[in-house]
Amino acid sequence: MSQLSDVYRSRIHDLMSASPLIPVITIENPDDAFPLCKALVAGGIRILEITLRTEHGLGAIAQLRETLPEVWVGAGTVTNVQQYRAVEQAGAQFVVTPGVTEAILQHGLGSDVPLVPGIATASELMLGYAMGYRDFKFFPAEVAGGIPALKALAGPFPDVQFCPTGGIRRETARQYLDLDNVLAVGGSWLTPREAVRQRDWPLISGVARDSLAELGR
Ligand SMILES: O=C(O)C(=O)C[C@H](O)[C@H](O)COP(=O)(O)O
Repeated sequence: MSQLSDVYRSRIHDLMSASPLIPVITIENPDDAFPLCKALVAGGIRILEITLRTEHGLGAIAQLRETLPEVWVGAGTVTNVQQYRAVEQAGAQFVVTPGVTEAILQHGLGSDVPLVPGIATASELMLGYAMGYRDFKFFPAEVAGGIPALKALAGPFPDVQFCPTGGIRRETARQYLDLDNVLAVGGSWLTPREAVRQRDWPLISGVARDSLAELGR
């Protein structure tokens, strides 16, 4: 079985260390992509995860790479190799998946675009670990056991770091980030749906700024 190189592994680690908060962004209206993400960046966010949950995700990734070159732009909700290839083409700088398949993990080994695989169990983690992955998304964080689960995983896997996502709120982000094996947390609370609908970009910047300030960042 091929293995993830040390260089590749350190790139994933750098990326997950770039910002303690990773907004999980779903673009309902393509005109929103730039102003919404610019508002997040104005609030201090340095990494953007654009999901493929809508048909606008791919186009938004390409657009944001051009217009916001100062931040990391990646793809979320990648569930198969075909989508992985499509986001590579669109210019994504990282890929996040909600779960793992052997095919996706294998593709990540050979791709220039680093993969943060999603796991919810020790068995899924071990599949990625055997290939050299050491940084994972923990999804769906709250219902998969939350903070106690992450503490338990630190026992058998002391060299693994996580980005928990799914059910994390502004009020609970800090408790997750206080764990030694958590580098960053992801969530959609940074892009409140109603504020996006109303195109209230100052409010979005404010939520990002306040959320980071509460973490002392
Ligand atoms: O779409 C994906 O790729 C996912 O894996 C799911 C998202 O990361 C979570 O749905 C975000 O969680 P919330 O902050 O609870 O909304």
